[in-house]
Amino acid sequence: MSAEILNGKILAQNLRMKMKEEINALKGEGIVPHLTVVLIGDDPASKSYVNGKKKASSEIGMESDVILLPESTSEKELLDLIDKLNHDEQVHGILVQLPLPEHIAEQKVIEAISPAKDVDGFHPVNIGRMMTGKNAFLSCTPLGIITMLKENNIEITGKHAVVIGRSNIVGKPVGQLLLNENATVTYCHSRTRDLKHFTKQADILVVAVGKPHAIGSEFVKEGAVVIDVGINRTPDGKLTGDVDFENVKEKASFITPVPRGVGPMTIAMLLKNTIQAAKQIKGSTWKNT
Ligand SMILES: NC(=O)C1=CN([C@@H]2O[C@H](COP(=O)(O)OP(=O)(O)OC[C@H]3O[C@@H](n4cnc5c(N)ncnc54)[C@H](OP(=O)(O)O)[C@@H]3O)[C@@H](O)[C@H]2O)C=CC1
Ligand SMILES: Nc1nc(=O)c2c([nH]1)NC[C@@H]1CN(c3ccc(C(=O)N[C@@H](CCC(=O)O)C(=O)O)cc3)C=[N+]21
Repeated sequence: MSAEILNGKILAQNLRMKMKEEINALKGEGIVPHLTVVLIGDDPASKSYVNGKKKASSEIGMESDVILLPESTSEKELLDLIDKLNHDEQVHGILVQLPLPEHIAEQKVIEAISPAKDVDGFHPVNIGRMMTGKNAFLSCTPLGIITMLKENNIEITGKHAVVIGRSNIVGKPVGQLLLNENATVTYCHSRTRDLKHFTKQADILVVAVGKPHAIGSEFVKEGAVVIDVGINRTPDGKLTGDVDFENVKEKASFITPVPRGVGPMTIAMLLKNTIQAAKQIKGSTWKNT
């Protein structure tokens, strides 16, 4: 039996329609959610993601701007810009596109962004709040994955979720959100011995490795839900995931494609977080609930 394909592009589109209405209501109160994206250097892939973010925000009536800076920008210049954006009342959400050039310390930059404007959910304050189950900006890719599971009525409670990858951006927070949803979570990574032993037990398998077609059907249990986070560009310029989609779809119960899977959900969650930031700024507090 072939798996049901979880189309993130269509779901993201539906969610954006709802957000558009929410933004209209906020406009009635004189608030226009505003996202500022900072992009350093001219990596074509980063440029394409940033354009996607800009297009999606303008479609729903959100203000967005992209600040493009040259590769030679110093760490101090970037930190000064973030300080300015932190104090700019018109700006509700700040996203600094990663990766950054090597001469800039990524963690320092992440920690410079006000937690109240950190719509990526990368600031340690938001990560700590996520871990303790409090109100926080949740990182967009993990939140997009949970939203996809819930919207498709896929049960998480009590399921064994196996996450391959432990990056701060994807692997770790996705495992934490699955745990918050009452899954039993196992993390695997490049030092895991006998990867297959773990992945074969997964009811929900999240793959965030960054290697094209690393996970074939021999890693997957019959009937598993397979979420492919990987975005890899093939030599002919196409996008492909970390999962061998054609073979795995014959074994899984649900599977996300690449493209049109997790990627568009990431952007939808960024918009959602920016609307949340705009609403919270209305009360002008970082809510401690
Ligand atoms: N769809 C979306 O919206 C997004 C997609 N991505 C994509 O997701 C993928 C992962 O991104 P990211 O987490 O940032 O990548 P990283 O390179 O930071 O992390 C990769 C992880 O995979 C582990 N790993 C690497 N090789 C193996 C292996 N052979 N077996 C088991 N584990 C392995 C690494 O282990 P170790 O820690 O031991 O090195 C590491 O934890 C990329 O393709 C990226 O482009 C990223 C962000 C958003
Ligand atoms: N500060 C920061 N925050 C991020 O969230 C962030 C980042 N830096 N750096 C890079 C990664 C990657 N990422 C993607 C988002 C959307 C798609 C996406 O929409 N993909 C489409 C295809 C887009 C295309 O065709 O190029 C899809 O999968 O269908 C992909 C990748 C966010 N990231």
